[in-house]
Amino acid sequence: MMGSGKSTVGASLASALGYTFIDTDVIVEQTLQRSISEIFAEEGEAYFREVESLVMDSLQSHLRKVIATGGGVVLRQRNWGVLQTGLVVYLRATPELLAQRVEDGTGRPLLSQGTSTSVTDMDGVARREALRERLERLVIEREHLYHQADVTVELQADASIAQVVDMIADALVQFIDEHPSASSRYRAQQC
Ligand SMILES: Nc1ncnc2c1ncn2[C@@H]1O[C@H](COP(=O)(O)OP(=O)(O)O)[C@@H](O)[C@H]1O
Ligand SMILES: O=C(O)C1=C[C@@H](OP(=O)(O)O)[C@@H](O)[C@H](O)C1
Repeated sequence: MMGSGKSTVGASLASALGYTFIDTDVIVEQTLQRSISEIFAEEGEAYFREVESLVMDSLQSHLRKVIATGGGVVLRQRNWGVLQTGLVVYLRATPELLAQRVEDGTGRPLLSQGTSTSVTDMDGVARREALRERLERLVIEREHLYHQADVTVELQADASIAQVVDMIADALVQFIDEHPSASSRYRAQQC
């Protein structure tokens, strides 16, 4: 979900593993030479989702990589075909924590657009509450999809980036231990 730390924690995890880090939002932006906000405003969400899926498809041949996706990648079942060629981690956070992390919602069009009052025009407390409500709605809509992940890491507000990286590593080791058949996916990433 937006603001859970996929990009930040993902880059740190990749660095710890010596893997390549890939952020699908960055690839979409580079491919279209526009920001995510511009793509949503000028082409609409459906177009963004189509390009996001094409970017996901293009990742299948990469090895030894940590991929941070956009939070909405879970919406299309076809994207799961790519996600499940690796091990999928869901960083689960409360809407309160997510609202704190996305700051004023800038750069995340599903939070900053689409209602009569722009969140960027609200004062601090009203803005935080509006963002929390939007994030809560999205979490409720998507929670069943995020739970298709192999592991869920519960984020506490005071867990540092390094601690979250450690929690992900521990959760994946435990998952592989309990699901030996998944180790082929793990080994594929080692090649
Ligand atoms: N464990 C953490 N502790 C403190 N700040 C964090 C942590 N994880 C992420 N952040 C901060 O939260 C914000 C959102 O993180 P980001 O990686 O952009 O999330 P996402 O890619 O999931 O949308 C960034 O400002 C990032 O520095
Ligand atoms: O949850 C979503 O639908 C989206 C999340 C964003 O990525 P982050 O989760 O990295 O913010 C970005 O792909 C786009 O704004 C849509």
